[in-house]
Amino acid sequence: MSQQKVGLVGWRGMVGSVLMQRMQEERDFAHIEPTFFTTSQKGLPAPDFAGANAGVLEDAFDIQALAKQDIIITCQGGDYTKEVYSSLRDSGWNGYWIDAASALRMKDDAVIVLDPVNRKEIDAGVESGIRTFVGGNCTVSLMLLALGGLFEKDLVEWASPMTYQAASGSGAKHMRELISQMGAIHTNVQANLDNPASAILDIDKQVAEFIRSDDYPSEQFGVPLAGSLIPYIDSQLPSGQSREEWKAQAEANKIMGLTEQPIPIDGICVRVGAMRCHSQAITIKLKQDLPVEEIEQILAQHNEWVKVVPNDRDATMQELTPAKVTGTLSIPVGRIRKLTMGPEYISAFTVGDQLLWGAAEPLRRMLRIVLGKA
Ligand SMILES: NC(=O)C1=CN([C@@H]2O[C@H](COP(=O)(O)OP(=O)(O)OC[C@H]3O[C@@H](n4cnc5c(N)ncnc54)[C@H](OP(=O)(O)O)[C@@H]3O)[C@@H](O)[C@H]2O)C=CC1
Ligand SMILES: N[C@@H](CC(=O)OP(=O)(O)O)C(=O)O
Repeated sequence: MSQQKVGLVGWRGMVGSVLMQRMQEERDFAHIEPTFFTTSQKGLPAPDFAGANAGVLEDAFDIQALAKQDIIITCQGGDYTKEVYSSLRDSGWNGYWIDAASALRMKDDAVIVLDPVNRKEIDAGVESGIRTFVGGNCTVSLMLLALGGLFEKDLVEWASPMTYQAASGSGAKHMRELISQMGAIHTNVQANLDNPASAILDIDKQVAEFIRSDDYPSEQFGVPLAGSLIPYIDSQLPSGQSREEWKAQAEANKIMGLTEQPIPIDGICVRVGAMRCHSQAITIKLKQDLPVEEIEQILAQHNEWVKVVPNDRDATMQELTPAKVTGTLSIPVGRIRKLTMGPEYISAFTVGDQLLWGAAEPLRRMLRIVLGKA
């Protein structure tokens, strides 16, 4: 049988590069005939990820070239999806569209993919003729992988995630700016810092004045991140929520197939100076009073990536941080304890790489499902 033709769009961006890395590690290219598309470099040589000459880059806006593909995976972003998707479908193309962007997520004829949580919904979608599969918001996917056991057993009355989101969620330029901000602070205060006799309050004052000054690099974020934080992510909605906060309940319930009686999931999303791991402190009201050991067991058994970290100071400091998790598929969840509000109220803290499980990994796994290889 001939291999399926797969068009790759957005492969050299940040999310796309992580996807290409994972596809090489998992030998996904052995099962497909790839064509690489570009919005800006048409005709340049295509990369040799597949281990063979893949020809030249094709125009990502050429509907006829796209329509030759059985499957298209795009990490190019929502603007690209909005520009191309409808024209491609209107042309009669009925292939699989697998997308990292949020543009199509809430459409009735699209499934949000996170197969360790909703493989049944994905399979039912494929079976019923759905051809559009979209990766979820990073924070939502990471929360569901961490707490999947409790949701699966219908134990959650409501959840309130307070997030600590990495710079990578804003894009590559923002990651670079975070490092520039850190370096600029150090450079500005170095002479005082190197002098053991200098007073810490003088150093602090100098830093505060610098991060508020025009010399501090903040072109991308618009305000300081290093030495500060930003308690607003994405656009403003009339509900008072940020769009990132709105996604928690809307997307999580769609992923779990709970559209009739959604579980309330709402909190505040905050950008912090981490590189590419999102963390979340989650308050959960359970439907019943369960012992912590049983809760830990339920969480640990849900999927092969979640890892329960005991609520112990050393274990938490070693295992439950962006520094530990970055670049891995591991989803540690810890700080699980009863809160003083009552026996059904528990806390949890979780960390996950927002470019891996938060973006690229669900897409390559969806490709495998479509190929019948998962
Ligand atoms: N960042 C994130 O955390 C997440 C992002 N997403 C979605 O993925 C989309 C893409 O995000 P992201 O990967 O961060 O975007 P990038 O800005 O890193 O890449 C997007 C595109 O920019 C073009 N580009 C121009 N100059 C360069 C360069 N020097 N290096 C690499 N690419 C370049 C490439 O297109 P071309 O080759 O055609 O020129 C590339 O595909 C987002 O818009 C969002 O919809 C989804 C989940 C998480
Ligand atoms: N908004 C996320 C990243 C992202 O791209 O989300 P979405 O895929 O839902 O647009 C963040 O800033 O951390």
